[in-house]
Amino acid sequence: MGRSGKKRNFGNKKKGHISGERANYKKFEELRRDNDSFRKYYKAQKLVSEEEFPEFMETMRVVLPTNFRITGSRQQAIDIREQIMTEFVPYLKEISIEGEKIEPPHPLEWYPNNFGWQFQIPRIALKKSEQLSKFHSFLVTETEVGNISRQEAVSMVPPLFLDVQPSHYVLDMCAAPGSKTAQLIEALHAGVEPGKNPSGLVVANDADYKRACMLVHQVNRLNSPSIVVTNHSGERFPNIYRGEAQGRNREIVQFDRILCDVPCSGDGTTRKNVRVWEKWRPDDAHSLNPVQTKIVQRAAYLLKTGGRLVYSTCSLNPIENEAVVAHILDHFEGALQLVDVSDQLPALKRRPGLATWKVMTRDGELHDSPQSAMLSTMSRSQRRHFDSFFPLSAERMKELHIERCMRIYSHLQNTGGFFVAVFEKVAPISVDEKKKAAAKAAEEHKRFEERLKALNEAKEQSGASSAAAAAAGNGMDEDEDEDEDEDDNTSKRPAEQEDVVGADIDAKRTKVDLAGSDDENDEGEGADSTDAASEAMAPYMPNSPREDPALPENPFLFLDASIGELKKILEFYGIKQSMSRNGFLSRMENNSYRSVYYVSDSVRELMVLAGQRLRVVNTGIRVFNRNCVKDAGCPFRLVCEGTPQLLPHLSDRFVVDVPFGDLCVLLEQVNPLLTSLSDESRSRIGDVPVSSSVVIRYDPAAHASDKEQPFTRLTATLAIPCWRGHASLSVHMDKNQLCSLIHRVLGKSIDRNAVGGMQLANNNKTQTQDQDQDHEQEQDNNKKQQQNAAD
Ligand SMILES: C[S@@+](CC[C@H](N)C(=O)[O-])C[C@H]1O[C@@H](n2cnc3c(N)ncnc32)[C@H](O)[C@@H]1O
Repeated sequence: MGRSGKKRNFGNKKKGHISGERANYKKFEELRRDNDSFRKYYKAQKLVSEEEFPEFMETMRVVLPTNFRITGSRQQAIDIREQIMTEFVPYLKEISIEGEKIEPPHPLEWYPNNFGWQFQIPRIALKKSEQLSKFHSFLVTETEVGNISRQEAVSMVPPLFLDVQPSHYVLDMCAAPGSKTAQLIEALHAGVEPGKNPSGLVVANDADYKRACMLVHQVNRLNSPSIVVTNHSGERFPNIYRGEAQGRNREIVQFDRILCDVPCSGDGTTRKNVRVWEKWRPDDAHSLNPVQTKIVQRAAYLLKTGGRLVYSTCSLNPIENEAVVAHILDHFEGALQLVDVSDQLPALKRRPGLATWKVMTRDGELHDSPQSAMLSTMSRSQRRHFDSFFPLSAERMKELHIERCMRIYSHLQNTGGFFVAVFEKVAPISVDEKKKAAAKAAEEHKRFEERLKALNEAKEQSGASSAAAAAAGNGMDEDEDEDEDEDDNTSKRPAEQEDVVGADIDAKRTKVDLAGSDDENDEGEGADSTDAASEAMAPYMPNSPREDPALPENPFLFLDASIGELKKILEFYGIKQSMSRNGFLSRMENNSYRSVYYVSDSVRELMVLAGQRLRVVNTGIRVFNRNCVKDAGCPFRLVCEGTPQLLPHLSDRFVVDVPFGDLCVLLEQVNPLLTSLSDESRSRIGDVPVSSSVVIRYDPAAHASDKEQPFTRLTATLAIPCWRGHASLSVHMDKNQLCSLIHRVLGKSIDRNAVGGMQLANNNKTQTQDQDQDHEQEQDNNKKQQQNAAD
């Protein structure tokens, strides 16, 4: 409250879209939002025309608007979008700050389905404004719950160009804190039927363990069983083998899509990170370029032929961008190509990649070529990579279509600065890949030769005019023969091409290929996974799971669903056979476990194949938690985040459909007595064993004519995990989830900080255990608190 008297600066609407920030402009100018070297360097690069340059620079000093993205399952996302449109936009339209009406949030015109949003009020102002506190609170709660991701607009771009499909194996090389990973997971699950999991997966990796843990928090909100969080240097991401790791038939697991959102100088983020101005040095990029290049090189080896790789940075520096892209393309000599994506996201304003640029040394000298910079002040190690800082020849840059890279500048659409390049791998590059492609080509060639020989023999026997008869002699009719030939040609052409390109690369490549070297990546990355690989889908318990002293948590172990506690849990909750038994796993502590997690079949297979090679930080979703209730029929209860995964497979006995009135009772009251529910619901819940979990489900479509339901915007089915006590029910959700639900169902905004009582009542273990004992008195107290909060 002490701060509320401070003057707010975001009401000035002097110039359209950046009105709020412009009012802050003076304040930030005082913080010296400028840097002479930066200005000199970027002016010399001719990123924009002379006339445009002042606007380019000025916008980079202005604080960013607030951006966010609606996430989660499709139907839920639609509900949230409608809530913003029908509730918050009209409400914010009426708000004036310092006598001026504010501009309400609007969808980003280039983001699909109106799921990306921009609000001109900067984030910090939004946080401090009392008038906007309702909307701020909504954003905070929904972000916690996972329905909204607060993400810079340009940061939403790279995953869109990856075009992830549910069957894809996706690798996010530098993933933390994970806003783009969240987009990749959403794309993986898009269109997948409820109760099914995508056949693909996402591996989210980061070299920094602490940041990888931030990633866990981010991805956990999305409740996906198809995610593995790992902790490796991108340039040393380990090979995972199908088949014998050391044998001839081994095959490296490759990915259909790889995102390399690499560490960078971040000089496109000056609107968010003011410190970039004072810290920026011309040679920052010089030490980043080599590691950026190595990460993409490694990614290229891990990418399937035909797969797509997106390279991105939040830097404007061509040394971190076009230089990396051009030298990578040159290095792989045709095996990687830039994709022309000019027809995708047409409303996104962007500029083409640069074909020429200059390199600035620490002392501020600008150089056009390595020769002119030979005597510069660069360090020895930087000079080692010197050539790769400069553009290739003009002809080569043209051949490589460097203009297909995308540069996004702040002033184009009121965003931060960003760089994106989309690659496709059109030919194999590693020794293993080439061997495989060559073997395939040889086999097809052999088949072709045999067929040709048979055809010629037939021709010789029956004369030149009876090719049709020859075909018939081969047991095919004419049409079949044509089809077969066509198939042969189409399948052969790429294989031949692969072989030629592969051989070509082999002959021509002279550079040392560190990133793809099997030796380097095999070294120290764990033992063989031969046995594990051969029993990929069998119940599996590795004898010596990776115990990594650097990782504070115990390793994950797969659980055998046909024995022990897991068997009892599955029997108790009547988990149907439609749920694969292969995906249950846990982190053991003294031969016991507190939680059971679940992963998709594809994740299981990958983890089993990887054996000890992968440094797994986290994976899957928690589905069951041990409870300590003495008289419980099952020692484990359902967990909120795992409920959507379990729901389609749960015995009908544990799923109770309720009408809107009962849903309201559940949300309005704390631990409502069963007697306060309708007769039908009470009778259904009566069938559920006492002291166990039960899912209360409300399907708006089934109650469309229900007059009690006041909010038409609710369309997604709600499944609320509850605890069934002797005489009452209690919701098993955390505070934020409950607030979000109450807001959507009852239309009541709740101050998150005022629901302590509610949280205690609904999410406290001790209370769950003893909830029936002091039920009435407790209910009275908590009810008062909840009502106060809700009102
Ligand atoms: C630009 S950030 C990634 C942002 C992330 N993609 C997102 O959207 O939230 C770069 C990340 O790369 C990680 N990193 C740095 N060096 C790395 C390396 N050699 N391999 C993999 N990750 C690395 C950093 O820890 C950092 O989290």
